[in-house]
Amino acid sequence: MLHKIINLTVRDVRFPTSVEQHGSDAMHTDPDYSAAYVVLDTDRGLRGFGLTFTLGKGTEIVVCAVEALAALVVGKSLQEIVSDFRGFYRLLTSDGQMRWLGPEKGVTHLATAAVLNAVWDLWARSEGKPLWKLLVDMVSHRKFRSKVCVQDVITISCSVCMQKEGYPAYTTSCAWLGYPDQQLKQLCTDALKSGWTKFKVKVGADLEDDIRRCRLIRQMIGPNNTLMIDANQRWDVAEAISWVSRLSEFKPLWIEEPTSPDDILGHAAISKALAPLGIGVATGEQCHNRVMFKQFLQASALQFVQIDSCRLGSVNENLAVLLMAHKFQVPVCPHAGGVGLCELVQHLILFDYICVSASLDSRMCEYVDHLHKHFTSPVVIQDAHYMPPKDPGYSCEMLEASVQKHQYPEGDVWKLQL
Ligand SMILES: C[C@H](O)[C@@H](O)CC(=O)C(=O)O
Ligand SMILES: [Mg+2]
Repeated sequence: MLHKIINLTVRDVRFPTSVEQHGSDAMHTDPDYSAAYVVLDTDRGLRGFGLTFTLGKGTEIVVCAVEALAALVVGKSLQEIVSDFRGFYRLLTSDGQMRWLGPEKGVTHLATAAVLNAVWDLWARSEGKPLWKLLVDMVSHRKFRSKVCVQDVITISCSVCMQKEGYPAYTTSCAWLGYPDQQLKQLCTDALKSGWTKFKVKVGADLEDDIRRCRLIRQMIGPNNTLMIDANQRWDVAEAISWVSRLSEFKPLWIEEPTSPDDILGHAAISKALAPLGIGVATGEQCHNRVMFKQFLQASALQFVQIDSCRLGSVNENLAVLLMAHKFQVPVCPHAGGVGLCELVQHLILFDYICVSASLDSRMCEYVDHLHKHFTSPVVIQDAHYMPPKDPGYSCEMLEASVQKHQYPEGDVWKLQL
């Protein structure tokens, strides 16, 4: 634990996913999946790896914000940080010179996530455990004190179940908005063959297109598999209600991000209007902090909590949201995909199941089939389930060759594109 952090580097790593329309939705029509990728060096040689997910040019700004936070991290020992992790979290989020940019939202919060993800990775590596196990052991050894009592639901059987069967996942890879119908069909056929039973479709740009695409997917997957739809904030409240009502014949389980991610009462109105149709509201990938989640939960404005390992202030803030979701009995179905989000969030959802919810009812974690090959410990999916990671850390170390190749603008991939 006496690892002293002696250096922080951050790099702008981008993947040209927009070329083939991977990741496209009604609001992000040309997304280049990117990461501000952080490496912490310590005096004993152990390293911590973290990242935050972003898109394209925005990465430049996040990189600057991480650089601005570096001085608060370098020089500290891991012991010093984790013995008062709350204080360290506050140091990063309440720095007098930078707090005005947030607080706890936007670019500085994405940067905070990148740095703290690297610290958690370092901690888990120093203990020789995958992060989810570090968290589970902390609860078992009662290192967490929480107002929401979770200890009574910790069961060894939950852990054993995960090792055997893994955590259920759904796929978003078949139906990005920019994919032509033929591609949708082919991807759906392949996914069904590989055991996928839950599918998310992008909607929101054009109603007639949505009707055609949802009909096609519903026909492909049949009446018993699960369909979700995601509008990525495209509508206002009234429009969301009428648009989704038109899509209700395809029996979506949820509509994701129907309107502005900050409009809590708008989400509440949409939830209320769609409840009789059996459609819930899911949101969270752009819900910028625990206070927002608190109010979404208090206002019954969502029926599925989509935590995000990089939007919130790392593990610290995600744990608070998991506990609140448990208190309100709202299932957590994390946002993943992007670059590295699946690798990261699998740890949090395993912890949620083993130590907090002990339930798989209405619960599943997003999966997107892109960019995993760039990680040293990529996610393992078996029969549409996330299998618990075994390697020490938080699973977000990237292969150095991949980083060099995709670093913007000097990497080979970008030299060819620019
Ligand atoms: C821009 C991203 O691809 C976004 O569409 C992801 C998303 O909404 C999701 O995975 O859900
Ligand atoms: Mg989404």
